[in-house]
Amino acid sequence: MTTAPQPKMFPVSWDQFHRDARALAWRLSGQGHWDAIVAITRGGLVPAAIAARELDIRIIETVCVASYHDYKNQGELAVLKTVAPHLVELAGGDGAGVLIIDDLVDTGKTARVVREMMPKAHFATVYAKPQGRPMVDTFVTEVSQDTWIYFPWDMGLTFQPPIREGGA
Ligand SMILES: O=P(O)(O)OC[C@H]1O[C@H](OP(=O)(O)OP(=O)(O)O)[C@H](O)[C@@H]1O
Ligand code: HPA
Ligand SMILES: [Mg+2]
Repeated sequence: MTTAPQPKMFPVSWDQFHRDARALAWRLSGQGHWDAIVAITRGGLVPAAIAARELDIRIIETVCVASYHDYKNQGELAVLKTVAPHLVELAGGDGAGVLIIDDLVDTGKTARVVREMMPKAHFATVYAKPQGRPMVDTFVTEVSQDTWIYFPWDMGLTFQPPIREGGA
């Protein structure tokens, strides 16, 4: 499946991502206590590390999902690794006491699949688009559906041509 055209760009620096992920941890800190984090790879690994540090959570598990196989185009969603049985037992089989973290929710497809694995878990993302927003319990910043978020790990510094030479 090819997503709708996304003319708006939302580039996020490492600094801003750190601030936003910390803001997510602040919001979460007022909402309860969690025994473990499940990070949705790969994008959820970075905010999960920041939240784990802020909330003093030391049990970190992954669920490995791929859905955007090439840049901006969503393909078949593939669950490459589920949650370890040990963690499922720890969470009473339904995700109670577990915090699921991802970088963003877009269509909500990834979130839906992971939520089904742990229905009682708390689902948190740093960014949310309107279509996926109902799938998330806590997030920090909402962007419009036609915005593409550029994460710092996907970008690098490049030369900008001077404005008079046609640069923007
Ligand atoms: O709400 P959705 O439409 O399902 O999209 C959101 C998901 O898409 C991205 O992951 P992606 O599959 O690109 O893998 P990655 O985290 O390894 O980059 C992002 O990190 C979310 O996990
Ligand atoms: O806006 C986005 N940015 C980066 N990865 C994504 N995966 C789904 N939507 C996005
Ligand atoms: Mg992802």
